[in-house]
Amino acid sequence: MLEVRDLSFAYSPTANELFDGMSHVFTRGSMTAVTGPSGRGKSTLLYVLGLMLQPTRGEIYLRSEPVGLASDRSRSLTRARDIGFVFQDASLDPSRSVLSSVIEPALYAGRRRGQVAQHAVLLLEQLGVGGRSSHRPGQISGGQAQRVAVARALINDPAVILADEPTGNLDRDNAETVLTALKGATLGGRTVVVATHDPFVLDHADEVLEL
Ligand SMILES: Nc1ncnc2c1ncn2[C@@H]1O[C@H](COP(=O)(O)OP(=O)(O)OP(=O)(O)O)[C@@H](O)[C@H]1O
Repeated sequence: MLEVRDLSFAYSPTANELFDGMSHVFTRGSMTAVTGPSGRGKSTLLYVLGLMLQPTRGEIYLRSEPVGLASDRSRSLTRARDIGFVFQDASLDPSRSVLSSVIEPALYAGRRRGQVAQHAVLLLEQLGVGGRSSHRPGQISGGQAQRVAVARALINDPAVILADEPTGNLDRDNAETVLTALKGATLGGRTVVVATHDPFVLDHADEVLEL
């Protein structure tokens, strides 16, 4: 489903090379936790898998198609259609309602609000934050915001979800809810990749990739 072959990345010609020619298959329908010491490149790997950074060497394959070295436009399209992101601090726009935040990535993917609003409401309900649709991010808890971020990542029904320390700022109960939501996202064959130091997430991952 999602695969890297001979992958290396450096931020500049003089910077250290990360990943050292790594090859790995991120299995369909499973959650892989990427872990390892600080600075080893966990976040960077998510940016590379998310087609925001291009490999210095090697390639990324999505459904067996090479995607990592494609043009900016092609990578943007792949990203909008096939990849959902969840960041550590939810990164919700403070000026938008929760519902509007969830709908926004669908608009980038070329769909209209009316086509996706019902799906967005359903996702928020499934994640236990249906009652928060009209709230702003400042009016909900960190755990609720992170569940909204998961709903936002799922709105385009992406093949891949990439999450960077999604439980980093959460207490155990909220971490559990977010983890359950991410594991639920693997049902139906999605590939979920989580960069994390959290032993709780590592314990519950289907696979662990140590950098
Ligand atoms: N935008 C950037 N420009 C240049 N170097 C960067 C940039 N972002 C990260 N780096 C460097 O790349 C290396 C990998 O960083 P990255 O944040 O991916 O590591 P990490 O394993 O996620 O670390 P942490 O566990 O501390 O979050 C580090 O040496 C970091 O300093």
